[in-house]
Amino acid sequence: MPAILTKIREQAFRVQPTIAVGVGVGVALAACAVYGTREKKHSPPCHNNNNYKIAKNGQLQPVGNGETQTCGGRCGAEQCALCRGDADTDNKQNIEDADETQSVEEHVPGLNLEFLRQLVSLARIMVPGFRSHEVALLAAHTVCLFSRTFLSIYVASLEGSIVKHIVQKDLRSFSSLLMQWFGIAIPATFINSMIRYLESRLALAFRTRLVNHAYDLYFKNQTYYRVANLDARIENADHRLTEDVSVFTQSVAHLYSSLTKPCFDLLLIVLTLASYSNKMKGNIFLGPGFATIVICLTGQLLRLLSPRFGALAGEEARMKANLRHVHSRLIAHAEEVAFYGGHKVELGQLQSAYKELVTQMTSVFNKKLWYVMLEQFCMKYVWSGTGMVMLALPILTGTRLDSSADEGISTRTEYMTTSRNLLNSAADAIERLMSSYKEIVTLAGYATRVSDMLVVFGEVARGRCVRAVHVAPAPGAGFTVTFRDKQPVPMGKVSYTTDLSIRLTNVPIVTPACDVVASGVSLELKPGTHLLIVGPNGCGKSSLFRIISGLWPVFGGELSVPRPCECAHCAGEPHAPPHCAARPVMFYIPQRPYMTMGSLIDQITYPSRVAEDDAAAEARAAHILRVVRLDACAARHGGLRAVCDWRSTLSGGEKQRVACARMFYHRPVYALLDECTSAVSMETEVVMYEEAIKEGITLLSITHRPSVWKYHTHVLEFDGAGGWSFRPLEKDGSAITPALPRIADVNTHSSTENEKESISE
Ligand SMILES: Nc1ncnc2c1ncn2[C@@H]1O[C@H](COP(=O)(O)OP(=O)(O)OP(=O)(O)O)[C@@H](O)[C@H]1O
Repeated sequence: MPAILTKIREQAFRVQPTIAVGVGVGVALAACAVYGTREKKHSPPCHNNNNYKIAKNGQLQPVGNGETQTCGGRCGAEQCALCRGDADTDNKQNIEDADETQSVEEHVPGLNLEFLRQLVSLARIMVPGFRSHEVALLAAHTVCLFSRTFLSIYVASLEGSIVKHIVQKDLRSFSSLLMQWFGIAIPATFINSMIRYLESRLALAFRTRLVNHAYDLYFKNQTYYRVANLDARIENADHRLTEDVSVFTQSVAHLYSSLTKPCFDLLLIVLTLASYSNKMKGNIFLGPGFATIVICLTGQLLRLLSPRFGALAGEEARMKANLRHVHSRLIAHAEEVAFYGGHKVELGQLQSAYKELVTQMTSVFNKKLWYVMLEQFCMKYVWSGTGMVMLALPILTGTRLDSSADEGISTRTEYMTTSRNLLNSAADAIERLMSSYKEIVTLAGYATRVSDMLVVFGEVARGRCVRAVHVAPAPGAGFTVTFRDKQPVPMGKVSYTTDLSIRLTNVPIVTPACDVVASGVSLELKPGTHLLIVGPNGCGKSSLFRIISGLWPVFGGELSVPRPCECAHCAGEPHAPPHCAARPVMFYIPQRPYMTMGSLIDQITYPSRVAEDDAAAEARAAHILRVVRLDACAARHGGLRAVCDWRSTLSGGEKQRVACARMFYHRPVYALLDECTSAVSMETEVVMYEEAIKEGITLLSITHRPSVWKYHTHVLEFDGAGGWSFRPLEKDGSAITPALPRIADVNTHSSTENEKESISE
């Protein structure tokens, strides 16, 4: 019996290395088996119409956010089954389209070729070249990971030697080795800490690269505006730019270490143990074969039963973004909600967004509960059992015997301890590699969100927007939008004038949904042509400004605008008097003016900033504040350099005056006034119009107040049914044709109002 035990001990010692070799080979094979076959069914990404599908009834339905946009049977489009009255009949083309979009819908983020493509393109942004800062961080990180592996092997062999000298009762060697063991702890702990530090630095460096790249695209050609208003593919771009990019970069940096370290560990441990095995003349085929089979089988099982973590992560990120969006809406419109007493509706929306997120997270936790259990069972118990079987196999089949008893026992104990430690490390590395699969598919969800965002930003910056549109012309629209791949193609021409004039020749006013609100608008404006724009609500007055300013595309005809200044200062930024002698050509002032962060002078000089010690700019701003009668208000709030939340501090009328002050500060050639004085008292409004004309600013005004009509020389009148007329106004502001009410009649009414106002003031 003792002889058998000795034999078992000897063979056990001999077999340890072969287990490691087997496990190493097995992992490689299992990884191929698991990762190579995952998510083969995959549709190529489609960036065309991928957020909308044409339902069988011919209506466009957005995919994903649960909202349904329909024309309500009013668009009159020929392709629209609802408007044709055959909503229930099967339209072959529409069914095909629906199927096509569904295949796009089936695309699930996961470990597949699409993910690799996305990862490569994102990696090119995150690591722009070999000489970059990120490569240096990666190299340092790799060195640390590599050193950690060497240290692990060294510590394992040191522990083996310590045990050997304990068995030999050699106190001196034991003490010396113990000192070495403590000595090695210092670099080991430093390297561990360094690994975490470099991982965080790497994540931050990657994030900075991605964020800078995304910001470049986001601010190119007004993409921030177009993505929110003209394109429907990205909802909550803010969340993608902040949260998703951050999570993605952290995952990439973490995955680098959680893949690299186990690979180094396995490689070095397998090589070390193989050298032991060679020394011990062990059988290196039996164990590897068995381990390979077991690991392949468990890997396949895990693959088959793994939930789609990538899709789940993407969905969860979308819901988080939605919840944040509802919160920011409430903050932005808190006053309106409070006045309406709309807290119940808002609370309901918040609760439903939160509930949706909780349901999704609970479902992920539930799926993880069973998967982690299975994973642990396979990795901890099945593999340990495999190890035990492999221990037994060579012992039962081996023949090698040692000659010296004492030396043999202590040496074998040393080998046993070393091998056991190394085996533990190898098993840990394998477990981490297998668990990384989960991390990779989760990463795929975030990679898709970040990559899609950059693709959409790029396309939108190049002028390609995708959203639900009315594909066929409405009857009597007078202009037909050209479509390609079911998306509208702007066929209009944009050119530059040299004499500061603005010319529209047959330019239709087409909304982003492809509704033609007015067709063939033709007019010519020169400095000094003050244009009044009137018409019913929704007839396209503001849209005309959007087209002239280049926010909306020109679908037909020709738009000629003054060439923007290309001087060095103005190349990247708007004109501002402190930088450039030239005046800005166009300056838009909306009804609800935008208040930027900063001091009162920052509000007036926006979009320029003046230096802290710019006394001339301060004097100019103070003068303008007196013109718009805001000097008392400024004094009340602490003067020009006072910083506060101006959006909530100033009243509606005061904000409009600040916006007018902005116009006076910049002195543009043309001021696009979109009901920008609707909340300003009539008396002050008149003063501001007079001052603007005195300053040589040409006014293009949308206003419903007849009191300021007299400051205009021409009128553009929309009839709300697609028609328009452009004609001169008489000196007193009355229209030449009777289409507009006679100014004299209106004046009678408004002058009474004026009197009332001045008395009350
Ligand atoms: N981002 C958008 N997407 C789709 N349709 C839009 C968008 N912006 C405006 N529209 C539509 O374009 C049409 C014209 O809008 P516009 O803002 O030019 O009206 P308006 O004449 O200025 O009206 P109001 O006097 O009420 O300000 C409206 O029917 C509006 O619904």
